Amino acid sequence: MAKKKHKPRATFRKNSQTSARENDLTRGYHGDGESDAAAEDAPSHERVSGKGRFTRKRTISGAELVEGESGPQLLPDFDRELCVAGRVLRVQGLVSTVRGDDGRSYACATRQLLKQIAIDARHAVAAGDRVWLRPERSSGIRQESEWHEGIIERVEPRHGALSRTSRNRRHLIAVNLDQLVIVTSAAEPRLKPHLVDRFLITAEKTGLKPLVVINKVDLIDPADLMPLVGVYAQLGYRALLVSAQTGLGVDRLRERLAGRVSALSGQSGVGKSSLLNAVEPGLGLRVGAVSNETQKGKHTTTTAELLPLESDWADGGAVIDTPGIRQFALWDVEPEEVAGFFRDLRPYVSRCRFPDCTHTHEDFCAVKDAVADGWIDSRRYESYVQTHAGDEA
Ligand SMILES: Nc1nc2c(ncn2[C@@H]2O[C@H](COP(=O)(O)OP(=O)(O)OP(=O)(O)O)[C@@H](O)[C@H]2O)c(=O)[nH]1
Ligand SMILES: [Zn+2]
Repeated sequence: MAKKKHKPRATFRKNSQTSARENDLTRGYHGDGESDAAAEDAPSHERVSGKGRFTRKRTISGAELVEGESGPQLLPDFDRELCVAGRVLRVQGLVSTVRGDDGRSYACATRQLLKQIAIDARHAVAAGDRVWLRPERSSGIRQESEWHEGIIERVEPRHGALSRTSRNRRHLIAVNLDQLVIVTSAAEPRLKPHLVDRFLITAEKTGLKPLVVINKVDLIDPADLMPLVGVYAQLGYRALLVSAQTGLGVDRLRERLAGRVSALSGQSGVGKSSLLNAVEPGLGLRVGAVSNETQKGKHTTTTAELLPLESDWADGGAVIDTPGIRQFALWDVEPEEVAGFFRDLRPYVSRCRFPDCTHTHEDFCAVKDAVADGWIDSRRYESYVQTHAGDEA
């Protein structure tokens, strides 16, 4: 992660024959190298190579520069009158499924310009995107069905992206997420706090607000969980004890899902589908299909799918429940980064004698002292040591 990022810049010129307005638009790419490839997609007559490896000038007509959460973003002009706003539920190949704010479902292609100006053309559109689409006249059989067709004309600035690295490439799973729901079970399968800690690191790293949900509390005495829940509460992490079976805590879970887009993570069999069915019976997700095969490989091909929660209580909330996120773990966290993602260790790391202290075997380690003095929970510290060593939870 300490990899040095290039900050290539590209200059875009807004060019409209009907308007005298001419804006020079400058954008800083995130510079993951792929941006360069995206820039190559621009028509060559519009591209002027500047000095330096990453400096490029090109002209794109019909785009405006908008200040997004992740810096300035170039958004194409579009005719709002002709378009419908909507939310992308999933992307499969070149087709995005969009739920329009008009209540219709659209199968959409993506306007070429959007791919040209995307930092990474493969991810010009992702599950969770807020888009504007231009409905097309439906053809043939589809005319009779609920399905409509359209072209995505514009993608609004994003926040809360969840991505995964595989073979050194970043795969965007979903965007505009507000919350990472970490589901675990009190028993069957047994509670694995280290796994929860690992998902908490993911939340810290991605900036998604975590919610720890401990399901199947009908199988144990909830009082047994209080010490664990207390440690999380002290760290500012909200934890809910629930049972999909008895309905305990389901109302409180609804409250946390309302008005938010939540990604669900957690190992197989903890009851994610059961919980979603309990909060929203209409979803009708398959339950109990715990696979006996190894989970490996199962999550390599995932199409993230956003499931809108349609009930009144949900207030526009949605959940995303895919194997890719369920198993989502620390694939791209370096050992030296780990301590910074443990809220309880973070205040001590700068006080260690050695600046490169790993807080495992060194003397004069402020983290180990804090554990010995009871300021840091020893179970959390064990989690740190395991994660730092790269062990599976
Ligand atoms: N006792 C008890 N059993 C539960 C509860 N919630 C779910 N289960 C059972 O746990 C098993 C797994 O439930 P699922 O909802 O399929 O679990 P999942 O997390 O979606 O599993 P995957 O789809 O494999 O990731 C099923 O047999 C459920 O009936 C609960 O609150 N209490
Ligand atoms: Zn240390």
